[in-house]
Amino acid sequence: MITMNDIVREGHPSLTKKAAKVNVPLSVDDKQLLEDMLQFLKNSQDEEIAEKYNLRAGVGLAAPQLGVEKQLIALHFEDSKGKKYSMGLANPKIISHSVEQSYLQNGEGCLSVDRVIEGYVPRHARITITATDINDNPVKLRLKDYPAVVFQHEIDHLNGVMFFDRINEDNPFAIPDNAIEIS
Ligand SMILES: O=CN(O)CCNC(=O)c1cccc(Cl)c1Cl
Ligand code: NI
Repeated sequence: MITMNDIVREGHPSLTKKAAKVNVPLSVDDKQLLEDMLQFLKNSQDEEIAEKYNLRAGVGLAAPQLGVEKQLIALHFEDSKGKKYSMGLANPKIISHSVEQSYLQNGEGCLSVDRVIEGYVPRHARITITATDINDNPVKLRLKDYPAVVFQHEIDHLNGVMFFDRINEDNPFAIPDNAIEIS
């Protein structure tokens, strides 16, 4: 099982490199890694398991956070309306996005960052992504609000971008023009 020991931290080169696209159909190993990443997220959100294995909670995970420079991400969370997102994806790509931006009122955190970094992380408010799922099916998702934020946080990891790279250095709580606050 994946535990915190498997997650690389700030300073590890995998976190600031562009990850490689993976072959489709997915190899047995890539499928297994997506399964293991998804299971980690579920475990991290289970009070007993998280306490037993000292897991920090996460709603998403990207393979570079495990030192694996491949375009693989896993997501496990519900949106504000109770819609569940629980999936492993290969080669996710943002094919279009809104001009409008959004940000989480409470900011963001990262399992590869062992410190609290305050500030708003401006992101595209709405995105359309394509990817391949764990069963080799093509996926096209139109996302907004919290789901759009989480997917962008993960896709950033595949491009070597950390959430704090997007925080305004002069004023971390500067609000981009016509940005939507997500609480
Ligand atoms: O890359 C994934 N992680 O680092 C897992 C830990 N962070 C979170 O679960 C998290 C927390 C707040 C906002 C966002 Cl957008 C995310 Cl993603
Ligand atoms: Ni992260």
